[in-house]
Amino acid sequence: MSSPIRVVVTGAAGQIAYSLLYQIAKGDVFGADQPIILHLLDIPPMMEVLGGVVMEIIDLALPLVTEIVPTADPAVAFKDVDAAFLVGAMPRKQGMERKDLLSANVKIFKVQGEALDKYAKKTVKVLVVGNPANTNALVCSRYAPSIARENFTAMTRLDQNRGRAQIAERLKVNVGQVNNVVIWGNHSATQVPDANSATVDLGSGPVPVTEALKNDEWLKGEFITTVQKRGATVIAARKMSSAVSAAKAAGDHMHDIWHGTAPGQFVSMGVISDGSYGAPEDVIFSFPVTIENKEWKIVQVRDFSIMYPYYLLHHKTSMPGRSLICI
Ligand SMILES: NC(=O)c1ccc[n+]([C@@H]2O[C@H](COP(=O)([O-])OP(=O)(O)OC[C@H]3O[C@@H](n4cnc5c(N)ncnc54)[C@H](O)[C@@H]3O)[C@@H](O)[C@H]2O)c1
Repeated sequence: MSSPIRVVVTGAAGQIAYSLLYQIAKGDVFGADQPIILHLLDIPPMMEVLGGVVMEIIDLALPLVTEIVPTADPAVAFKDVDAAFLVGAMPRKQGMERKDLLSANVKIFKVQGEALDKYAKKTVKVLVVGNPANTNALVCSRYAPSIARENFTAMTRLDQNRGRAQIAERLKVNVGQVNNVVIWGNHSATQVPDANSATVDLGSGPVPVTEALKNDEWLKGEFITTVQKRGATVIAARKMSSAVSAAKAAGDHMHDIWHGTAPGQFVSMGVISDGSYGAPEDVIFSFPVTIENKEWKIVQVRDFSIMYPYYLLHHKTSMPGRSLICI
């Protein structure tokens, strides 16, 4: 067995963490042989609830968990961590304006960025789940200048998983047969789900989904809006936001950072933009990436001009990059 790594989950008393912690603890994310010291951060009023979560992790009786560190202190939470799941964030409350939501979250992610900068390993991989995820990741990275910007990523994997599942259902195949769905831009209603590069393996290797499905109208219409609105549809039914699927996506995202992407496959995540595909530079923007040795690389799937009809259709603007960075 290797020596334990330290993994912090913020918002540890919340509903996404409740599912995510089990996946991490049983080895789904970092590997079945990788012992973990779990750092759990939440705010002081949630410490009693967090105590209950700790009891449950103990009761899981999972040998990979060698120690649990529950805390409300970022200095303790981020000390020497190898990986960070930043799930906790200020939710948008009724009547709250966008700027109020932003300023509340800037405060949280400033504190956490500074704590990462001061206490975490310089190699730490940071996944931001808490919304607005792209903006929060950027803020966090700005306040952690001693850690490479490339180590901060934002989650659009839930949207990618939703897209794969929609296509698999439509084609009546297993979701494992569908790959390379791209989410451009942001995790919000302004995202652009894109099946142009998606493949399906019908038994003799991957073929384009566009050819297998032969239904461009659906791929350019209902497919996109279904994925864009899926979060709101789940809330309307469940009266709570997506949790187990968000946790699974966070696990998938960090798993791929840790272990790399499979040959011929790419995944979507918010990463610091180098201006590829006409996206604005230096913002966190969701691109298709491949990952090797814990480093991501933006995939150049095709000429950006192919995306124009989508941007024009869904954002009603000829300035695609600008419209995609709004939260
Ligand atoms: N990127 C995505 O695809 C995606 C998908 C679903 C949800 N989300 C977002 O994930 C976040 C968490 O969702 P949830 O359903 O678990 O929410 P939740 O309200 O159940 O839990 C959030 C937890 O964060 C804690 N918290 C708040 N401020 C904190 C701080 N400064 N430090 C540490 N902990 C803090 C809260 O006390 C709470 O326990 C939300 O922002 C949600 O919008 C993102």
